[in-house]
Amino acid sequence: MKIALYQMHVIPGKPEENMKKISEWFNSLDEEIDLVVLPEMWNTSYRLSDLNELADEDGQVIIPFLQEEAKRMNKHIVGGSIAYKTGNDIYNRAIIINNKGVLINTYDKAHLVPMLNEHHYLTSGEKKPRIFNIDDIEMGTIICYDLRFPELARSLALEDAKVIFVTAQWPASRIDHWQSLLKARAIENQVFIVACNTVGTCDNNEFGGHTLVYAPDGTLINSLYEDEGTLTVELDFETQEQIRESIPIFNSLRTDLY
Ligand SMILES: O=C(O)CCC(=O)C(=O)O
Repeated sequence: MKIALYQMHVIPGKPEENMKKISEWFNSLDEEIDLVVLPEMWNTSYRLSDLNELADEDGQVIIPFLQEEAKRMNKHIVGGSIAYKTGNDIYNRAIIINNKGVLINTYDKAHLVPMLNEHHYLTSGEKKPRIFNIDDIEMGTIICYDLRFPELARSLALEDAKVIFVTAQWPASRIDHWQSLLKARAIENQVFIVACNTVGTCDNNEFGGHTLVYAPDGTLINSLYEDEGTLTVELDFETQEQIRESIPIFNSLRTDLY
């Protein structure tokens, strides 16, 4: 499975410009790419106090946009997340669309970030992420700060996820946490961690890039640095089976103790 991740410089507060950027990025991709990954809150960036006006109401604009793009490009889209308004609530919602243009999964970010006062502007998700299946592979996604809570990634691994996507607008000041936590989540769950961050700034926030992919044994398959760009990788699921056979952690789990 060939994957391209967009380490995007999201334009704060400009959903239409960001949609245009994404279409242009899709156009730049090789035909052989099967699946594309976008970052967190790519429609609005962190213009939290303006989300009431900026968030996509019931996904009415962005979901059809991504559905059309998925069909046009014949690619699956792990659509990062968007600011999604429904009634009086605004969620940070992950959107997954397959290459036929079908919306196959959503997940609302469960852990809101206290350092950004996210709970003043967003409603937290109340359900854990669900597994989705693309090309016969079980996958799951979490969003940014969720990464600090290993239970969430573990719950996906226990439901047989082979790939966990982490989409983010992770700050440059804590990029060492980003790399270390992603690597730990890969090793402890023996999954591919496919992690897409942004670059650039939004008001006082500077985002740190380092979009990367870890193999299920924690080997870094590929990484970007601090510039906007595309990371492409190919996932080898046979190697994952070998890693799981050589260190069979799931057979050693002590669910009677924890
Ligand atoms: O956990 C962190 O250090 C950053 C989290 C974050 O910025 C986010 O979830 O948007």
